[in-house]
Amino acid sequence: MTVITENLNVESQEVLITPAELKRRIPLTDAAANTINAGRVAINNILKREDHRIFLVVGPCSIHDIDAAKDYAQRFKKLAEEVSDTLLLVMRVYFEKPRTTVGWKGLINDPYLNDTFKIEDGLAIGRQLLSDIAEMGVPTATEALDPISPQYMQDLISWAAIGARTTESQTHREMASGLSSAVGFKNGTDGGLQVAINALMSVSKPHRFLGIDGEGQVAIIHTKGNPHGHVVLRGGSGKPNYDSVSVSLCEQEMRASGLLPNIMVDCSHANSNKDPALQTLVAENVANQILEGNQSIIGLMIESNINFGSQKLSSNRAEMQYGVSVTDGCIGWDATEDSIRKMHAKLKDVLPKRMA
Ligand SMILES: O=C[C@H](O)[C@H](O)COP(=O)(O)O
Ligand SMILES: C=C(OP(=O)(O)O)C(=O)O
Repeated sequence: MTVITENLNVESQEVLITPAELKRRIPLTDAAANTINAGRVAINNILKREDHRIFLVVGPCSIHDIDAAKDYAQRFKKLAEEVSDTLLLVMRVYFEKPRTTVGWKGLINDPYLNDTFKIEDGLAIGRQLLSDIAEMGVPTATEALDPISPQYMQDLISWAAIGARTTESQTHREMASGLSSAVGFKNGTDGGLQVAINALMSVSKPHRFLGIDGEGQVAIIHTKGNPHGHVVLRGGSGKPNYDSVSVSLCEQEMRASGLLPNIMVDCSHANSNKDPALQTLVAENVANQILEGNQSIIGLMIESNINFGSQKLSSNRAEMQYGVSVTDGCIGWDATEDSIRKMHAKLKDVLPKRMA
């Protein structure tokens, strides 16, 4: 008898809805497409220094409650309009969480927060939310973690991140080379910058790799290369890298590799020692660097929710606090507004001159 040599650790497989079918069920509306495109064009222009503003990717560490996400988006829209002459606000709508070991992997993987892993529902719930937020006029940002999921929703994304745990991954660099939005590569979890610089050199080039097409058919994907890559400094190994010396070293290393120094600072993660309250201090420091003449910082990231902190995840929604993160701790809405308004006041006269 032939010894079985495959799928020994696979329990079962399910066929999933195709990207094309999900898009038929939840189509891209004209209003949503206009929002997403306007967000992409503005971000690309900021990266090319053709728009004097900086862009801020702000929002929950992860989305777990659709009503709270829409509530957040409503508040966000008003603030975005208020500061739009100086700051382009893009809402963090993160559905996929990379875990250090194990844990809830986000709304797509387990939308009902109860280990039922209804991934097909997760994709539909996620796509519908992105569509609803875009229809409100708010551009969205997400982490591109699973190499297949962009086929289901990248048409509704204005900016993508490749996370600290996957920046060095060839699979993610290949995928990012075909994304239609700008993409930020985080430095490694150990603080290493070279992995992000190498990623930028890879992502701008064409690649050939295995993927799926809109009909779910396995395909060889031929990409053109993504010209809108940049670095995201998030600190690492317990040390921050948002300070002016770290930013200047990053600029030097990017230039030495022939790259235009385009740097986003992530105010969270190791830059705030995972203490959400410290994020506003990081944001203030970064705004001061721009005030003092920095030319390379093109954006910031802030993890923000309706209410401060984090909570344990529960499958019983009644036990959970409204608008509080179930992954990393976030600042609350009041602190978010306050921090962004202060940044706006500080930078509104300075950023137009940065272009001159
Ligand atoms: O931003 C989110 C988290 O930092 C990331 O997903 C890792 O989380 P974990 O260390 O709790 O697994
Ligand atoms: C996981 C995240 O960040 P990092 O990859 O920097 O840990 C995140 O921004 O949600």
